Formats: sequence, C-alpha cells, structure tokens
Amino acid sequence: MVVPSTTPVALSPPRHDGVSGGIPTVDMSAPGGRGALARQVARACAERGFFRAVNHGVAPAGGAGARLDAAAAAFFALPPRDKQRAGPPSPLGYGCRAIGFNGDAGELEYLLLQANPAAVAHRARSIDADDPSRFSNVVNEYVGAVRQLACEILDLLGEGLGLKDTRYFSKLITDTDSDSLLRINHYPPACTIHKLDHDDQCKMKSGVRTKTSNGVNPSAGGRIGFGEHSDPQILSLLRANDVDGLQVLLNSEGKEVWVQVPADPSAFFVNVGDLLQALTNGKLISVRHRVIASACRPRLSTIYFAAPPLHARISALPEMITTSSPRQYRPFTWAEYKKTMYSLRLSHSRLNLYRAAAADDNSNVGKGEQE
Ligand SMILES: C=C1C[C@]23C[C@@]1(O)CC[C@H]2[C@@]12CC[C@H](O)[C@@](C)(C(=O)O1)[C@H]2[C@@H]3C(=O)O
Ligand SMILES: O=C(O)CCC(=O)C(=O)O
Ligand SMILES: [Fe+2]
Repeated sequence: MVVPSTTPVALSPPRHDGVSGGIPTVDMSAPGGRGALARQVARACAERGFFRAVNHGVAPAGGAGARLDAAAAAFFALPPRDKQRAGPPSPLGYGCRAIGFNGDAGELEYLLLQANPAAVAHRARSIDADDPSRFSNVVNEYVGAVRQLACEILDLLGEGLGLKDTRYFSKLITDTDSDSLLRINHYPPACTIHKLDHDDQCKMKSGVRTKTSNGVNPSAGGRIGFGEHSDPQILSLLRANDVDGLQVLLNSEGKEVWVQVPADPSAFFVNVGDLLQALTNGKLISVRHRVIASACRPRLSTIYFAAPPLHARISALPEMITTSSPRQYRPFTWAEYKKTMYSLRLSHSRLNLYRAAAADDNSNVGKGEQE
C-alpha cells in the first residue's frame, strides 16, 4: 500500500553493503573488479530499481555538467515571454506547470529535448536566439558524456544478469535512431515571495487548465513538484543541484514507503525504466518516484532518458524466462508503448496493461484509460 503522505520516512544509517536508508550507492571506480561491480549494479536494480552512482567520471566540477547547468539557469532566468518562444511543449520544448497532455501539473518549468544533435540544433534556435550553437554545443557535449555512462551501466547490467549478449541493452540506446530525451527541470523556491513570481510566469502562457493531479494532497506536507510516476524508457540518469526533493517509493518490510533521496550534486541517480522491467521479465523494477518541491531555494535537475528506436521490439530476453519465471509481458514496440503512455495520466502503472495474462484482453491498451 502506498503511504498517502508527502512525508518521507527517516533515513537509517549506511549498511555494510553500501545501502543507506534503502538507497544503494555504487562506486563506479571501486577497486573490487568488474564482476563485483556488475553484480552490485544488477542487485541494486533488482531490489530497488534505483541507485546513486558515485565516482562515475562524468561531468566533474567545471565540466559538461556545470556548463549545462549554467546554460539552463540562464534560460530559466529569461523573462517569461522569451521562454514561451520555446513552447508550448509538444511534448518537446519549454513547459510551465503542465506535464503531458492529460491534466497533470507540477510546481516546475522545464525544457524537454530530443537527445540528438539535429533536434537539439533545431530547438536551440528558440532557446538561445542570440547564439543557438552555444546552447546546442553545451547540450550535445553533456548528452555524449551521459550516454556513455548509461551504456557502461547497461553493459554492467548485461554482465550482472548473465546475458549471452552482454551489450544487448546498450546497443538499443546507441542506435542512430534512438529516441532518447534530455529533460531539464527547474523548481522555483517554495517561499511565498518567489512563488508569486512563478505564478506570474505561468499565467503568461497559453491558459492550459489542469485537473487535480496524482491523487496526492499537497497540503499534506509538501508541494508536488513532479507527481508520482515511473519513467517509461530503458534507463534514466538524473543529476541535480544541492536542493533536496526527489523521493523514491521503496518496499520496506512489505510496506511501500516514500524515501527522501538526499541531494548530491556530484552523483548520478540511476533508475530502471518500464522497458528495462519488460526486457528483464520483471527481474529489474521500474521504480516509482516523485519530487516534493518545498525548499526555499530553486532545484535544478537534468535527466537523460535512454530509449531505443521507435521500431524496437521490446520482448523479455530468453535468459529471463524460465519455468519458474514465465513470460510476464507480451512483446510490444516502443512506438506502441509511447502511444499508450501519452494517452494516460502521469501516475498510471502503464506496464500492467501489457501483462501477458492481460494480453488476450487488450481492450484497455492505448485507449486513454484513467486510473
Ligand atoms: C503525463 C505524461 C507526461 C509524460 C508522458 C505522460 O503521458 C506519461 C509519462 C510522462 C513522462 C514521465 C517521465 C519523463 O519525464 C517523460 C518525458 C516521459 O517520457 O514520460 C514524461 C512525459 C512528458 O512529460 O511528456
Ligand atoms: O526533476 C527531478 O528531480 C525528477 C523529475 C522526473 O522524475 C522526471 O522528469 O521524470
Ligand atoms: Fe521520472
């Protein structure tokens, strides 16, 4: 059962195996050898669907990450009218408060970009009109670095799971037609004076109306920055500044509890997406997470969503299917899954619509079923 509260559980002290407060930490440069690292990554993704990657070698201080953060901060500091030129989100582009097409909303503004150079160059024209290549160079540099880390983690997973083709997952996301995204979220401070600024900013836009979202009452203790959901893609890599807000839904002694993820600007937070859960026949779990944006300072986060090409067939790998672990999901394409996901609310457990047992009855798939 989901604890119906925005108050997360307290953290417990670190365990000997790198798990602190239920959140595993993986040292990507640990000396223990590749086999041990692969097992650690696979274990974290199987037990939690989530881990904190440290010493990853990407975006060290002053590097690609810092340059992207500076470009993003400069964009979000622009007057509302200038930002609106990069919106409304289609779903790509600049968005303010409204998330997706079905009435979800959060206390944030964002840029959502297709993570390939041609698409970034095109979008940059409306994001940095003075010098579009300045913005696209910074984004492309970051995407190149973070994609490399995503591939490394996916290869470790391939090894840790004992796949015949250990590079199966990483090949999906390096295909030239890969449908990966980069999202930059800016959560304004929750303090009243700034909140008014943000209200003004969002009023400028198209007058999008939103239904109450996510089934969570923000007055129960926090402002919903980004409502509860799982990420639909293969793997997500998140980096944020030093402002807390991210929470993950973890299982603790048979109960589901929201756990606060302490901010760590030097780390990447890695989470398993729906497609990886389907490809591993449910062995790895697509973790549900959300952002409670109650801090008095702005939170800036950047998420790389590693995805396959639209035509990729998502079917559990043979090694993941055994007599004791029969096929859980029917095969589908990423294009088919995307269509379903855009017809649903943010919090929907959309992968359940593809359960093998439910496959004979496809009446709910892609028809905008609401929870
Ligand atoms: C409400 C929605 C927004 C979303 C598409 C969806 O219909 C359901 C999934 C949402 C999500 C969550 C993770 C990522 O932030 C995102 C870009 C994605 O791929 O799926 C968003 C979508 C979005 O904001 O467009
Ligand atoms: O902004 C964050 O910290 C997380 C947002 C998120 O989960 C998402 O954009 O999918
Ligand atoms: Fe997410």
